[in-house]
Amino acid sequence: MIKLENISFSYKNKPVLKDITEDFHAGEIVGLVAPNGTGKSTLLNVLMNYETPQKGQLIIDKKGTYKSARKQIKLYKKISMMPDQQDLYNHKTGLEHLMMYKKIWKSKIPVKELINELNMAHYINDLVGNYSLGMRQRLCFAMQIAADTKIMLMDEVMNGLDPTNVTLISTIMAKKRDEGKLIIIASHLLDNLEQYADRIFFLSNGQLELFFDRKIGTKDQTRYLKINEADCRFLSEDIIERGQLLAEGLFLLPLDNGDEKELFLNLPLEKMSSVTVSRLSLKEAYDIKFGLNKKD
Ligand SMILES: Nc1ncnc2c1ncn2[C@@H]1O[C@H](COP(=O)(O)OP(=O)(O)OP(=O)(O)O)[C@@H](O)[C@H]1O
Repeated sequence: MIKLENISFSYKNKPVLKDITEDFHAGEIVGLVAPNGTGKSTLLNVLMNYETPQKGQLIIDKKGTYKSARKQIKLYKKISMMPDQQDLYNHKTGLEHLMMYKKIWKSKIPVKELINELNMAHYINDLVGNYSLGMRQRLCFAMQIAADTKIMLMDEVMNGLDPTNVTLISTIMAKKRDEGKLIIIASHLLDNLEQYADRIFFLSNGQLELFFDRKIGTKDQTRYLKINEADCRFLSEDIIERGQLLAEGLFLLPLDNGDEKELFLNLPLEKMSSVTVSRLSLKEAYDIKFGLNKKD
C-alpha cells in the first residue's frame, strides 16, 4: 500500500533518512521505534509530503505519487496524519471537530458510535478549551478515525493518556487494522506497541531495521538468560563478560554457545531471585541498541 524506494532525506547537511526501501501493507499496524531526534516524525512527514525526499521514490496505493498538486489532493483522501493538539480550536466543541473531519473527508463513520466507543460522550459537547491533556489527545485520535482514510499515520498517539485510555485506543486501532487499514505509528510506549503492532522497526542510522514481524516473531531468534543484577555474583567472570547489564539492573546472556546445560547445572537456582530464558522483548532490544550498558 506504501512503497518506499531508496528514500533519502536530509535537513540541510544533516542526513536523517538514508536510502530506505520498504513496503507497508493494508491491514497491518507498523511501529516505528527510536530515541528522540532520530527521524520518526521526519519519516511520517515524508510519507505525507510535508517534506520532500532528495532521493528515491514514494508510491502510495498502487500508483499514487505526490508529483503534482492534483495528485496530492487525490492522495490526501487516502492518507492522513493524526492531528496535533495544537491543531484544535479552543472555542469549538469536540463534536464540532469530529463533524468537521467527517465532512472534509466525506466519511461514513457513525460519529455517535465512535464517541461512545472512546468514552467521550460526557465531554464531547464541551468547548475544547476546557479539556485536559488526555481528553484533547483522545479527541485528536477520534478526529483521525472520523476521517476514515485507508492509511493512518500517528505520531505519539498515546501521549498523556492514562493506562485505561491506552488500552481503549489500542483496541480501536486493532479493530481498524482488522478492517484493512494501514496504521503507521511512532511510539515510545514499547510494551504497549509490542502488544498490537504487526511489524516493528527500529530507526537507526537513518535506516529501518526490522525487530519483529508477527508472522515470524522477533528477527533475532537468540534466546537469552535473564537474571537480576544482584544474582550476577553467582556467575563467573567470563560469563559476565559475554553478557550485557541493562540500566535497570537486568543481566542478559545470549545462549548461543551451546553451553547452556552446563551453565544451568552450575547455577544455584534456589538462591537466585529470578531466572528466565526467552527472546528479547522490544524494551530489552531497545535498551541494548540505544541505551546504556552498565558495564560500559
Ligand atoms: N525543520 C527542521 N529543520 C532542521 N532539522 C530538523 C527539523 N525537524 C527535525 N530536524 C532534525 O532532524 C532530526 C530528526 O528529527 P525528528 O523530529 O524526525 O525525530 P523523532 O525521532 O521524531 O524525535 P521525537 O521522538 O523527539 O519525536 C533531529 O536531529 C532534528 O533536530
